[in-house]
Amino acid sequence: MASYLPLFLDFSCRKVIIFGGGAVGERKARYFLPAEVFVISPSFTECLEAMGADGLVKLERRAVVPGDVPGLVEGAFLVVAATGDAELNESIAQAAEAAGILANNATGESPVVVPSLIKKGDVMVAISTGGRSPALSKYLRLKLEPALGEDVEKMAALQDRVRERLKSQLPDQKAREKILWAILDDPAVWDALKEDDRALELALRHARS
Ligand SMILES: C[C@@]1(CC(=O)O)c2cc3[nH]c(cc4nc(cc5[nH]c(cc(n2)[C@H]1CCC(=O)O)[C@@](C)(CC(=O)O)[C@@H]5CCC(=O)O)C(CC(=O)O)=C4CCC(=O)O)c(CCC(=O)O)c3CC(=O)O
Ligand SMILES: NC(=O)C1=CN([C@@H]2O[C@H](COP(=O)(O)OP(=O)(O)OC[C@H]3O[C@@H](n4cnc5c(N)ncnc54)[C@H](O)[C@@H]3O)[C@@H](O)[C@H]2O)C=CC1
Repeated sequence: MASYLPLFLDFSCRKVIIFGGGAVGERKARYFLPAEVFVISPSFTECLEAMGADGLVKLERRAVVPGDVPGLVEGAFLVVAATGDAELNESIAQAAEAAGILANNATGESPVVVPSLIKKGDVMVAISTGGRSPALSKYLRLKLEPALGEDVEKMAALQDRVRERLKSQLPDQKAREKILWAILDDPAVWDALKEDDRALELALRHARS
């Protein structure tokens, strides 16, 4: 029985290899775009072809057999098995794991699960059902997405600015924490977020009081 836990990993400069260029391979390719993404498949969706032409992903046109996999996954941080063949996906995931590489299997029990993602700038909410109902993950994303507006992104930027200032001015971590929470709890700061300077001015009043 798997015991999944979420983590946020830096994918810039990582290599992600996706097997299968169908609708699922395309969705996973978009998800991992900050990485260097390779898609290996005998055919690709129109969108993947366009992403390949734009240089966003690298496409390799070939039908893979299990024996090819160890040679193809060398240097990858993560492998995604998203072909239409569940047995092939299982052997791709197993070969990747045997090589110490993280593996996502789109058609079976998967060591790595891709969540539904709500992303507002640097603020992210990842949703998973531990593989039990991907449709519920998507449903919850669609329900929760409108509740997270642009203001969370602006609040993250404001907190970042104030935190950096406080770190150089106030050595007591507990005192800094109290101020950052006072800012979060102040509706006037949230209201002022559309005007960056005014929100910062109101936030800094908490640092002075
Ligand atoms: C285990 C996991 C492994 C992984 O792929 O990482 C997995 C596995 C499988 N999904 C299948 C089907 C569907 N997947 C979706 C949608 C998403 N699937 C995603 C993730 C995951 N899917 C991981 C678990 C996530 C979790 O823990 O909740 C999302 C969240 C992320 C993404 O893929 O980007 C993305 C929503 C993105 C968004 O927010 O939009 C829909 C809904 C729809 O399309 O409307 C359906 C149709 C409904 C259905 O069939 O359930 C099948 C085929 C089952 C079959 O053949 O019957 C398998 C294989 C199996 O279960 O054996
Ligand atoms: N995990 C998830 O989020 C979801 C998974 N699925 C499952 O994922 C699988 C793929 O779904 P789709 O992309 O919609 O299917 P699809 O049939 O559109 O795409 C499959 C892709 O795999 C490629 N392929 C076939 N043989 C290959 C080989 N030997 N080597 C490399 N690539 C090969 C095909 O050329 C095609 O591009 C299906 O089995 C489906 O049930 C479906 C929905 C969501």
